[in-house]
Amino acid sequence: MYNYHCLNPIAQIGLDIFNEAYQKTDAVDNADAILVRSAAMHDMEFSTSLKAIARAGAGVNNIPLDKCAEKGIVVFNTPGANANGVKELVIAGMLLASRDVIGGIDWVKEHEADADLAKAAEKAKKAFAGTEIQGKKLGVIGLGAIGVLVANAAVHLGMDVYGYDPYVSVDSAWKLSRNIHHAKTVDEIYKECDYITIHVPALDSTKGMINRDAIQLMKENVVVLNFARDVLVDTGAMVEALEEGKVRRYVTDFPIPEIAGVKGAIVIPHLGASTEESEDNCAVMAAKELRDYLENGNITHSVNYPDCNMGTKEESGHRITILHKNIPNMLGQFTALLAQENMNISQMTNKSRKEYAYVMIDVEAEVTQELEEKLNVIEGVLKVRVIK
Ligand SMILES: NC(=O)C1=CN([C@@H]2O[C@H](COP(=O)(O)OP(=O)(O)OC[C@H]3O[C@@H](n4cnc5c(N)ncnc54)[C@H](O)[C@@H]3O)[C@@H](O)[C@H]2O)C=CC1
Ligand SMILES: O=C(O)CCC(=O)C(=O)O
Repeated sequence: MYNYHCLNPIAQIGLDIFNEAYQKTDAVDNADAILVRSAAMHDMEFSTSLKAIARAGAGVNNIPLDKCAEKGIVVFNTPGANANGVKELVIAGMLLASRDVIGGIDWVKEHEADADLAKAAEKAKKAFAGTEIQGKKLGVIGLGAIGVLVANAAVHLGMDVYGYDPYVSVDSAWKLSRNIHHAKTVDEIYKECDYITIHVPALDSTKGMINRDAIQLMKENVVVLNFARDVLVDTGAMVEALEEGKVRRYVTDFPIPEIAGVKGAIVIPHLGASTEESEDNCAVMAAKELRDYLENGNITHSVNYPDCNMGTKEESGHRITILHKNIPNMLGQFTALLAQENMNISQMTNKSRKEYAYVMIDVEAEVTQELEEKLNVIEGVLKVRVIK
């Protein structure tokens, strides 16, 4: 029986993936697996029973990835599963920044009791007029799952789209419309574009990317959209730029006190992925990843260990999985121990990713507790599991 704990509400369709071999627990310390959305996990202590964490979403900056790796906890995310939800809200954000729909709706609410509302509206509406996005230049920073969808959708809306991503994956590059200009530097995006939207992960290298210097390079009246993470933008610099009128609108999905209420800021309560479809997609993908890892040891879409797949575990025989440091002679030590026990290896695979590695070994005989313990105490071994 496996126990799983949800740190945030997770769509039921995903939880339904867990069969009778699973039970939901309120006690996080008993959990074999945790499902999480945006809950902050950096200060959490992890029990030895915890084997995996699945982030039902893309961004994993709420999870201490290295600490988990050191404890032999595999962290997964669900790449692309909520990308369409975010794309649609980014398009809405561009439109809200261009047309004062919010101001207009507020005006109607304030005047709802006016018997001559329609006539009054015709007079008042010039205050809420805007511009169109067709023909304007959009810069997309980060051409991953979300950036590609935003860029392609904007082309269909008649925008002139520039994309910047020095690490773009082959998959993303294939999906990108051929009408998108390839910006070779991020400064090109800052200098050229009327709308700039950022879709990169929050990393040490990207934090504060949109700072005073970046804003300085931007066109007057630029619109900046941030549906990625608050820390990517220097909020102080953005507030100043809004106050000076350099930035016309800052649309952000991250409500922090420093920006909420600032004139020109459109602040959304982190709704990018809050659609039925995105929540379902993420929950289903996360639950499938967890099941495959717990039952077969397969790793798909991990963000701290290598992906590794040896198919479904045979009914007969045992599968040994070992999370370990990526250092020399680990495999030699594992196979030597199995040889000492006279065990035949029917299948084996090993993958590494930076400082960490993973080995899966199928054996035909019963793996004793004693052998498991001997494997566990090898220097550099982080977690051993025997799947029976
Ligand atoms: N508002 C919301 O509800 C949501 C926000 N997000 C945020 O959006 C981010 C992006 O999501 P996805 O597109 O799904 O991720 P992704 O991993 O598919 O794409 C990220 C892209 O950023 C690129 N990149 C990395 N560093 C860069 C740099 N310095 N300059 C330019 N490009 C760079 C990568 O090469 C990659 O192509 C997530 O990390 C998350 O923080 C994601 C989903 C929902
Ligand atoms: O789960 C959510 O609503 C947040 C989604 C998100 O920010 C992400 O997937 O990175």
